[in-house]
Amino acid sequence: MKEEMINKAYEIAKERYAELGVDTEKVLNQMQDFHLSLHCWQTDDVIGFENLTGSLSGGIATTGNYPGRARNIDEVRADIIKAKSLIPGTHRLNLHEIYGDFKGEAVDRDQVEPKHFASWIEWGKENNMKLDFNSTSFSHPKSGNLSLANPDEGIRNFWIEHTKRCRAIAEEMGKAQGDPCIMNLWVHDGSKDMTVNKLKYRELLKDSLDQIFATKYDNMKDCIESKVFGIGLESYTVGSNDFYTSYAAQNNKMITLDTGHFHPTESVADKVSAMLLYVPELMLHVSRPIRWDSDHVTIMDDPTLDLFSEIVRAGALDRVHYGLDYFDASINRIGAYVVGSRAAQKCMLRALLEPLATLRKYEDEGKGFERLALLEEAKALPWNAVYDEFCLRNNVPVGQAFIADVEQYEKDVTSKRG
Ligand SMILES: C[C@H](O)[C@H](O)[C@@H](O)C(=O)CO
Ligand SMILES: [Mn+2]
Repeated sequence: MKEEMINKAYEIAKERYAELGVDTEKVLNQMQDFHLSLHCWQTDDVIGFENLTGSLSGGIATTGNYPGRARNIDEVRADIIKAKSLIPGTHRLNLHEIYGDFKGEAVDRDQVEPKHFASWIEWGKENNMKLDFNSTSFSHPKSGNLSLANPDEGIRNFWIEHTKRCRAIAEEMGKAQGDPCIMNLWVHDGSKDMTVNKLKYRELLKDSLDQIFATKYDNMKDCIESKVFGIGLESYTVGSNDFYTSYAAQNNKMITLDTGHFHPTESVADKVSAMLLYVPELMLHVSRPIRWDSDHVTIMDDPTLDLFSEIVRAGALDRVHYGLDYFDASINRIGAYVVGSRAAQKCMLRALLEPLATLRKYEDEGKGFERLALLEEAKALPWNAVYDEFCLRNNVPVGQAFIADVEQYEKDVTSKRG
């Protein structure tokens, strides 16, 4: 697309929005401040660099066998740099513990140290990507069905030690980057069949969390992530939504809302204004569940649009962090990053462009028809011209032009991987 055309379309869009009291220049500035935390695990199908069990466990699964997955730390880094070059704005990188720079050494999870992430911290600085972090309870000989809620003290202590060490690593990352590193805690603990000991496991998880969070840090923030169920753990999840919401409210912790972790008819968007009254901040794991937590690539769908609109309507832009969490092994993986990230940005852009003042005025005046009509009209306003302008100003391909870039990288790089 010619630059001139993009500018012309933007100028028209700017006027259309101005008529409704929306300042597109202000929105473009806000978009510049909207940072996604790119999940490193889309590069390699959640395998990491440990290779202790050889397979992904913990109730999650990747499906597909598209060629070219990243096989080592250099390939993961190269793929992330490529993906980020096609996404406007500046973004963060979300690392799982299994992606440490172990240099071929077998480092068990209760032995991991900040030094295993020193090269990531350097890399983050060099590439202008701040880091977020996750402890990893899955894909390990001690993962089983229960980690932090395991009645076996030896296993539970192993995972407590792991998670404590991860917090110390997150603290180092936060300190080095001058900005808090957000550390997510998700454990798969649950049961395939019914259990008559629900309370016991939840008491154990609560006690583990209390031990883990006993150390206070200044440069990292903790968030806790619930899930409705995992594969093979269908009957019971120790860390349910009620469990973690209550824990977070009582202990002033952030909640992670993974859009794939709820019942299919449940609205994640509706949770934003409710939870933010009780917890300090939210972390999102934006995904696209198809029937279950299938971790399909994020698209600009109604649930994601609703979610971002609720954040803007709640005036909570500075209290929400935006991670992506999907892993599709059936398509080009770099393409998956770009499509998902751009879709999330479009959802945020549309939320920011909403003529909220007018809509609220209608609502206050009891003008239900007018509110409904404007909400409908807003869907078709020229938001995409604003997104194109955003891409142009950030020197990244506009519109579908990134497809050719991804194809070229596949030809030159990923297709050559064995
Ligand atoms: C890799 C995992 O999917 C991720 O850490 C966790 O956030 C999750 O969503 C598990 O379903
Ligand atoms: Mn998640």
